[in-house]
Amino acid sequence: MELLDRVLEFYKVKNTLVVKQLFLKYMNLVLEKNKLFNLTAIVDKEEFVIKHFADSLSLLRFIEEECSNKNPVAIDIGSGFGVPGLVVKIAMPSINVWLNDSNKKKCSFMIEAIESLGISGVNVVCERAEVLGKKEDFREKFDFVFARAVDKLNILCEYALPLLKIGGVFLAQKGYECEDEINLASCAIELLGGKITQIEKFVLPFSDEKRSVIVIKKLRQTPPNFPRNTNKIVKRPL
Ligand SMILES: C[S@@+](CC[C@H](N)C(=O)[O-])C[C@H]1O[C@@H](n2cnc3c(N)ncnc32)[C@H](O)[C@@H]1O
Repeated sequence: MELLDRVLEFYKVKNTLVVKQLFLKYMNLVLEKNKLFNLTAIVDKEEFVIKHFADSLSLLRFIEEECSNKNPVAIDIGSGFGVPGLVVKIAMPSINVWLNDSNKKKCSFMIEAIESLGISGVNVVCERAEVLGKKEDFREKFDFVFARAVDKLNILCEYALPLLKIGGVFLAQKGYECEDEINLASCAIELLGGKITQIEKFVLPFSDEKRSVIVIKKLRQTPPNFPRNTNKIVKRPL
């Protein structure tokens, strides 16, 4: 598939022959499972390459820029069928990734896909992210948190920031117009120990799809009373 070759070249992905085969296999697994239960509205393969693969790969340069660790550990909150976490993992084997979703069927699919692709250094955890944020094994353990299409930024920050180590980075993938969300989230970010260090707006390659990545660095420990329980987070966002 020529478009996929161009996307891999655009993002300077190494070992393209292997990565391309894994991406194609993964896309076919998603589209096959999608006939049984809804994983994605995008069923056209070229659209899939742009909106799922290229969109996920747009995180690579932020990971490279922000990473001080040779084998960083990341968690993808609300990963769904594995986007962006599994796509990043395939393209960047040195990263260890936890794929997190609260939906059991989606988690089962991700486990199936990982087994079928035969990749290691990737785990699935089926739980709400705010529950993980209170568990010792997950709290302040990650170099990166990713999230795409999960919730508004003020709510997302309460899920994401407790999971980050100090110095870790939250990469929130958003649409192009994200200023209102950012303004609404500024108190939450400060309270949870974070700081916005970059707001990058760009167009996905070979398309006119506009996106933003909001880079939030964790500077201080998150106070122990966060994350609150789900009801409070959703009904009374910070
Ligand atoms: C719209 S889907 C996005 C999936 C994927 N990130 C993507 O971009 O295609 C949102 C996903 O987030 C999950 N989710 C929502 N809130 C969550 C939470 N607090 N913890 C874990 N998963 C959550 C849902 O189960 C759903 O699978």
